[in-house]
Amino acid sequence: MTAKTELVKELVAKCLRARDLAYCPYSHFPVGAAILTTGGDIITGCNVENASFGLTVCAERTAIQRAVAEGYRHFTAIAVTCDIKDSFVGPCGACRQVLMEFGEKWDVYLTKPDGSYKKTSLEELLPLAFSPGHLDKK
Ligand SMILES: O=c1ccn([C@H]2C[C@H](O)[C@@H](CO)O2)c(=O)[nH]1
Ligand SMILES: [Zn+2]
Repeated sequence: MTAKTELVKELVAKCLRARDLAYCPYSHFPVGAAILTTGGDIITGCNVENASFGLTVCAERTAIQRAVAEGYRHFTAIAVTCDIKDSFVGPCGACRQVLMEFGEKWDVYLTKPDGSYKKTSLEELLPLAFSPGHLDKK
């Protein structure tokens, strides 16, 4: 179910704040994410880079790992943001797949630094996806 506007605004505000906590000394490209659980809780994440560059974890995956570790498995929406002002930027392919693990019905709010956002969905961002259900179908 689509979240109410007030809750979306809170989600967006929290992803912007999460971006400010990004650890990105190599790329200088901060990213923030905030996940809304079906129960109305919000879990945030930022990108966490590493001197061994390939070990970097994106903001979206930081958020989902935190959420699962806190006991949440059912989600309705994620807001993501970076510092790009002139276009709405989506999660990378790896993050799309990781979100898909927890359902295809996510609303995804692509958020600009000024807090304006565009609503899309995981289905739209990852069409013809491989998902956990396929493992039962062989
Ligand atoms: O979906 C994405 C794509 C990139 N990044 C981060 C990883 C890296 O720290 C920086 C530049 O790629 O942005 C994310 O957090 N999420
Ligand atoms: Zn990513």
